[in-house]
Amino acid sequence: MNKKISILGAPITIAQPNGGVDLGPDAIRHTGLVKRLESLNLTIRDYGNIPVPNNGTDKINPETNLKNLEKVALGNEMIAEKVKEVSESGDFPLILGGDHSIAIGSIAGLHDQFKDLGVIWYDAHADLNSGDTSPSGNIHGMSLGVNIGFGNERLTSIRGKQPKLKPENIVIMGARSIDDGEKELIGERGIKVFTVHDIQQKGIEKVMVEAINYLKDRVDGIHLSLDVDGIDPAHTPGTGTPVEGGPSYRETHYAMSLLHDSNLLTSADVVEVNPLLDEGNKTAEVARDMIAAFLGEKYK
Ligand SMILES: NC(=[NH2+])NCCC[C@H](N)C(=O)O
Ligand SMILES: [Mn+2]
Ligand SMILES: [Mn+2]
Repeated sequence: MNKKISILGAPITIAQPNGGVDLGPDAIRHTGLVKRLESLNLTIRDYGNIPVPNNGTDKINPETNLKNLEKVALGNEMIAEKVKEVSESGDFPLILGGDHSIAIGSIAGLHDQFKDLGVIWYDAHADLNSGDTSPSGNIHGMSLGVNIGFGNERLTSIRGKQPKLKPENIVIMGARSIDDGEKELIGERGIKVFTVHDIQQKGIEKVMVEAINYLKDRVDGIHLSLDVDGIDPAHTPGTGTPVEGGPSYRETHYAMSLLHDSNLLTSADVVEVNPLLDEGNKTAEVARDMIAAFLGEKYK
C-alpha cells in the first residue's frame, strides 16, 4: 500500500439540493482524521479545500434538464487538475466531498495515469442518469454515467473527450435505489452490480472478494468511490438522499478492510457527508472509520 496520502477537500454542493455538503470535508477533518491516519504509519499531506464555485440555483435548465451545469463543470475541472497533480506526484489521492458529482473531476484527473482504472462505487444509487433520464436534474446522480462517456458533453469532455472508465471496469455495491433509465444502461453496458439483496444472500465477504477478483486482471488500479448513503442511514443519517436497508457499519468496515488487503486500491473519494443533516458529527465519524479501514487499520 502507498504510504503517502494526499487529502483534497472537494466541497461541491450545487449538484444536489441540500445545503451543507460543502462542509463535509471539514466535518471529516474535525473527527481527527489526520491523527488517526498518522497512527497507521502513513504520511499525510492535507492540501485543504479546492475553491470550487458554489453559488448555484435550484432551477432546472429546461433544455438540458440539468441544474448548475457550467459551475459544476468548472468545479470538476479544478478538482481534476489537482487530483492529476497529486496522483502524478506518486501520492494516494484521498478526495473528501462534497456531493458525488466530484467523482467526475477525481476520475478525470486519474485518467492520465490510469488508462484501465477499476472503480468500486459503494452507493445506494447507481449515479448513471443523464439529462435524458434524471428524475431530479441533480448532477450528483449522473457522475458515474459521465465517466463512461454518457451525458452532457460539457461534463464528459473534462480533460479530453474519451470515456474515463470502461463499463466492464466498474462494480456498483450496495445499490437499492436505481432509476428505470439507469437499469436500462446497466443492462446495455453490462455493468456489474451487487445490490443489497446480493449482499444479504452471499454475505459481504463473498461480494467483495468477487468484486476484487472480477476487477483484478483487467485494471491498473482501483478507485473507491464511497458515497456514505451506501451505508445504512442508521449509521450515516447526515446525508441528503438516504435510503433504508443498506449494509451496516460492520459489513462496510469489513468490506473496506478486504479492499485494503487486496493491495489494489490506488485512490478514493468519500462523498455526501452533510453535517447540517447529521446527528452530532456521527456521519463524518463513520466516514473517518471507513477511511481508516481501507487504509489498513485493523482491530488487532
Ligand atoms: N450521489 C447521490 N447521492 N445520488 C442520488 C441520486 C438520486 C436519484 N437517482 C437522482 O438521480 O436524482
Ligand atoms: Mn447515493
Ligand atoms: Mn452517489
